[in-house]
Amino acid sequence: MVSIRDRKVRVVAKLRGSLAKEAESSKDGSVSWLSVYKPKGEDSETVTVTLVEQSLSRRECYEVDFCYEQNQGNDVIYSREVKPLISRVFEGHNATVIACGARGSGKSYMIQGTEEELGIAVLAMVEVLSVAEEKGKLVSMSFYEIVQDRVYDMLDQKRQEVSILEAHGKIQLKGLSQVRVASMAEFQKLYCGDRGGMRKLDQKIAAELPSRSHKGLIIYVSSCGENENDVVVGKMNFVDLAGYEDARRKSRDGQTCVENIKMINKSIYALQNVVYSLKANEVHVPYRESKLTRLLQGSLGGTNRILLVSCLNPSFCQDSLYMLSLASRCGQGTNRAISDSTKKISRSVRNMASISHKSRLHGSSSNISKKQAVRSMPFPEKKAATNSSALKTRKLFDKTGQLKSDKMSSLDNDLATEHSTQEEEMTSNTAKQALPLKAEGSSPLVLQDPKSTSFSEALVPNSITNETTACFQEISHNEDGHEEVTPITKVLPKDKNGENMDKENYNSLDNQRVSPPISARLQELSNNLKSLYFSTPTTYRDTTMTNDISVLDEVSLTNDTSVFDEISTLLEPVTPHRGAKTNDAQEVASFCSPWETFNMHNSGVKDSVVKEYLKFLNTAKKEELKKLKGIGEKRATYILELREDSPEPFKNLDDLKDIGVSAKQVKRMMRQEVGGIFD
Ligand SMILES: Nc1ncnc2c1ncn2[C@@H]1O[C@H](COP(=O)(O)OP(=O)(O)OP(=O)(O)O)[C@@H](O)[C@H]1O
Repeated sequence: MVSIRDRKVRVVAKLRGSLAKEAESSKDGSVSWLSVYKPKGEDSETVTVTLVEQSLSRRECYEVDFCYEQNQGNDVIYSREVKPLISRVFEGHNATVIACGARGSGKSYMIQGTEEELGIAVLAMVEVLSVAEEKGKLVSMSFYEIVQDRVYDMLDQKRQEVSILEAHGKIQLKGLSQVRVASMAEFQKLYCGDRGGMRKLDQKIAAELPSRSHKGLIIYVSSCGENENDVVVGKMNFVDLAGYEDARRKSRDGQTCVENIKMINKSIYALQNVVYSLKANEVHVPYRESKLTRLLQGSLGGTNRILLVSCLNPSFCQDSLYMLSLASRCGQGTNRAISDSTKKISRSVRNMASISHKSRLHGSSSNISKKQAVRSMPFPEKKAATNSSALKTRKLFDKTGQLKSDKMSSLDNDLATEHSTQEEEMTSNTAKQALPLKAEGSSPLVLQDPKSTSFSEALVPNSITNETTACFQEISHNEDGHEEVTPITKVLPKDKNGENMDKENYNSLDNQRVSPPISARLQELSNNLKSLYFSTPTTYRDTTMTNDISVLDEVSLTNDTSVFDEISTLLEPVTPHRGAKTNDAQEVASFCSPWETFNMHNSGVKDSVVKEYLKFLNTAKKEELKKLKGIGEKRATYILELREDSPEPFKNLDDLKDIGVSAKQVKRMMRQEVGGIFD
């Protein structure tokens, strides 16, 4: 089993210390809206953060690898979480520490710190410099800012924009300064301020650009290579994400800069999605969805490590909670957010889809004894080039997810899956959250895929009905970039062994959209064949099934094939198959597809009708001929005269011209006659 320290993605939470005014408003300055459950104290491998805001009539729980409380300073987070990563950097692996959270949740305080309390990046640099000296390595740094998805070099006087290039599979940051650092004083000067003449420039740029941005520090450990060029051994990234804010709420509040908020949120989701994908070992990791993920690409996958710290405000903050839910969800590559509502409300299917999908876990403490696992994930927002609905389907359940869901579905099903109105609002407000569906009594779904509009689906075994439900979700993005999900649920038919017959057809919605499932098409063909077969007079049926179909060739040799085509169309709107020349229908069937075989049979039936009609003209008595529509006394007499000259004057429909019947009349006659036969 992989030790938690060896996990490639680790997700922890950090409760920010209270500010003076916050301490005043609460009795003891402690956090009252969240409680943290650590089953094994400081050695817990998983802790549960529970929302305990009574007034909200709801309780939500989220699992993370650990939660640092208010009284635990940056030094504690550093020594437990960051320091172990540093030794790996010297061994050639990269590490990335990401601070996410709502505005004012203490991200910068944790990463950068203050004069009073050093941030984890600063503490890391102390260690890196020390080890580098020991090992004879070189240390350098880059410092960048991302504003409106553009990267700027913070160590450059002019704040040059950085281009992200990819060459030979490696990301190159063109225009990003990499400055050698030999001491903490140098580092502090570059990273923590007092950048001399730059201050004025900073103010000018700050006035021009939206104030909120992501900030990133890269610490490089290098060895001196040939020609004294530095060869990077490993690097450590510290990313201080801009605070998350609900763009819709801001726009309701009439605030400006909503576009900037959306852009920031978009890149937060993109990063969360990358972390999720890496954790879930997905083949495709959506690095290309933001500049930030592109920039970090070389430090995230493979043997590299990610530490995601979800910072939490001490006073109730919906945005903080949402960020925690996303962090929790991407922490295991499956969703681990747990929710427990105390208020039962009914809701529409659509609302069911828009809230977190829940199933029950066994709780280990009294106030969280009823937990419901939410297994959904955030998805990157990826606007299509046009607003057209570029629909895309992805299979959502990997093997692990399926197994897990099976297991979960065996847990109690009677737990209500209701949510408070506020929760609903929260989740509906949650941009970029992939929203799971719940089939009653089934385990939850994991969704995917990120497009302006997309479809997601999952197969959900239902422990009660023993059926498998195919759940599709139409995910579209509203103008705020929030996903809206429309659920479509289908119960898949089962064969006698209890296997879902059409499962494979539901695995890709493309099957649904491009063409019907194969089984449906075969069924349709089969029905057509049956109805054609049984509505055909026995003589024709026998002829078709047992005799040769050489008449096809005969007919195709006629001059006016359009006549035949039209007659055929009257019988059945299927193109006659004329390629095969065989007398053995079974043989044909053996090397033709069912569709081709059906076509041949179908054409054969039609040809037989024509053949029988001509045979009738060649053999019937005068009175019988006159029973045919379009043949009166004169024509019947003429037909008999022709038969005296030739034993078989009518070999094909064209020969009907000999009795003064035009092509048009032939068509009409056949319509009348054939119609009569099939009536
Ligand atoms: N552990 C702490 N103890 C005391 N005060 C703190 C702590 N963490 C943060 N603060 C204070 O909280 C305020 C917000 O912190 P900070 O600026 O780090 O938040 P942020 O999440 O980076 O905000 P933004 O999203 O706006 O960038 C600051 O005044 C900071 O000094």
